[in-house]
Amino acid sequence: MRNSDCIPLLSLKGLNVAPLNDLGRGALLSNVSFDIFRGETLCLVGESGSGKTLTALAIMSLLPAGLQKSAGECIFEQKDIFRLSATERQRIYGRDIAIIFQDPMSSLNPVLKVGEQIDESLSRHQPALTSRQRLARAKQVLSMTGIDDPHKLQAYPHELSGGLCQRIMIAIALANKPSVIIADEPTTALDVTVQAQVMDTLQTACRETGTALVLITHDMGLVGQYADRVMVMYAGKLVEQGNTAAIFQHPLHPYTRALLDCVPRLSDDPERPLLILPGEPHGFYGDRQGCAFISRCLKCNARQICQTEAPRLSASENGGTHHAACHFMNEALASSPAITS
Ligand SMILES: Nc1ncnc2c1ncn2[C@@H]1O[C@H](COP(=O)(O)OP(=O)(O)OP(=O)(O)O)[C@@H](O)[C@H]1O
Repeated sequence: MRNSDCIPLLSLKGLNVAPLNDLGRGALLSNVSFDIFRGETLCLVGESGSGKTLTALAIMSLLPAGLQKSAGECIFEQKDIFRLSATERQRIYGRDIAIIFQDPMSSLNPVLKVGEQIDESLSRHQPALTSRQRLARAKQVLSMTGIDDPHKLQAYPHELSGGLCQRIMIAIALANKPSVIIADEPTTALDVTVQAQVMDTLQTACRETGTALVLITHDMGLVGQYADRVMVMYAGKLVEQGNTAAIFQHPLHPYTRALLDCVPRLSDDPERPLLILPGEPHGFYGDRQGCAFISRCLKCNARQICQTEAPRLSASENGGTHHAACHFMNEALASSPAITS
């Protein structure tokens, strides 16, 4: 759990990502910064195209060809990972910082047994372990992910269900006892009935080992259930951050508000239609004048300042750690009724 006195395990500072041949279109990610602490679950939430996956890929040095980090630091154990050599970075990825992707079927190697895939990760990062020790660790992480039958190590991915394959991905991520796991929409490809089991498994395993979990999702239901802290992304920027209760009870940014209003709640009037936020974010945002959310904002009525000045992420009058990037966030603070997650 987050202890404000402790040092972050990982600090992302001022990350900008832009196309190599910019052609004046601007950045895809602008000034994305966050800290993550031991044992906490930090949710990165936003609709499709808001920049969540690019943030994860940048941290893992996996940006697609044609995109580059144009600024930013990623501090892990007092070193900026982005400045390390490729060899030094490869020692950290998979051992200290692991990633779980959305679709296990395309992440697992179809021609290797799942046990061999766990073993491969262990032998790469912990060469001193004997094969017997690696097998013991593989069985241990399998059991941590709720698979009690060690014979499953002998299975090929196509012999397992989607839910089991995602548990294997979690086992591979946990194998080397990483400090940080980034999970990019880890349950989106799964049947709803197994989504909760897989999320519970992932969070429990992280809590037990003190691993920090960065959970990327567009699902505010998952955020409410699993996050300790929330970062809301829109148009390649962080527009709100705070602890989960603050975000759900007093959303300061109209985009966060809209995300929450799109979620059905049991207490809702069944006749009331769900909010649909019209429009969609644009692809390139960095050099946009004014607020990137202006064309979809239900609150600002295109006031002058929203058209001319991009709001900066700043602390609310509430104090504490709740920040938002909206010129009128303190009006929202005065008027927003509590929402129960
Ligand atoms: N290889 C690329 N070249 C150019 N633009 C890209 C590339 N990859 C992503 N983008 C753009 O960057 C923006 C952010 O994409 P990203 O995949 O990070 O969004 P996301 O929030 O993770 O969405 P989703 O939930 O759909 O994965 C989008 O506008 C996307 O079109």
